[in-house]
Amino acid sequence: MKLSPSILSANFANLEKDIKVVDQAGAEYLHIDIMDGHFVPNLTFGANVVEAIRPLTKMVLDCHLMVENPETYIEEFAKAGADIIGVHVEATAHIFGVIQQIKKLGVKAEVVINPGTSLETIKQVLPLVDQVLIMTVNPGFGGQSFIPEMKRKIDQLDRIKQVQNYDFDIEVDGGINDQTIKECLESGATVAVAGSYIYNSDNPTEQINKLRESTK
Ligand SMILES: O=C(CO)[C@@H](O)[C@H](O)COP(=O)(O)O
Ligand SMILES: [Fe+2]
Repeated sequence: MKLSPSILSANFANLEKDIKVVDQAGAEYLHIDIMDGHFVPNLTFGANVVEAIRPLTKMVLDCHLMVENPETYIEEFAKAGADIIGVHVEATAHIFGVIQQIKKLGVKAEVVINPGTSLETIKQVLPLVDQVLIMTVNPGFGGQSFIPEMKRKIDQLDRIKQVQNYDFDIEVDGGINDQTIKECLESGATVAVAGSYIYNSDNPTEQINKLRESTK
């Protein structure tokens, strides 16, 4: 299981320090939440922050775009150094085209799906994507509780992946802790995002170690 600490819960006044601590603890990805105040009722930051983070680490920059009309922003995130760009199926009328656009720029393409959206909506892009992100909370904020019904959705996606022989990663995001990560792993998740569990602690390294222990 790869870990993707979410800097949404980091201390923005000490971002460099908070990035280095999870890097040294061995996290494979760094999860960066981009929110536009329209698709979700919260605002974060844009590609300039990704550009500033890029020289600080070799971790995979896992950019989760919670923005309307993501096609407008893909190029600037690619130029800023994003390794993975995730777009919500609910945020565009042209999900197939946006995934093609990301891949054309040489960046890994991810489709993201909200808790209330059916897997049927992403079926057409599954042969194309490098990663599928199943939201396990409603997007917009850190610190929410894992929605238990999402376990079945991960099971169903993993089944489709096995039957069709697809090779995308399955990422989960929202309410991940040392218990919920186990359930997600059992269902077939291969990457786990965790924000508040890691950063709302005096010892992020210990939290990462606990997540590792749970998924051994
Ligand atoms: O995309 C989001 C929230 O919309 C996340 O990536 C959060 O940052 C997860 O936070 P926790 O639930 O782990 O606190
Ligand atoms: Fe996220």
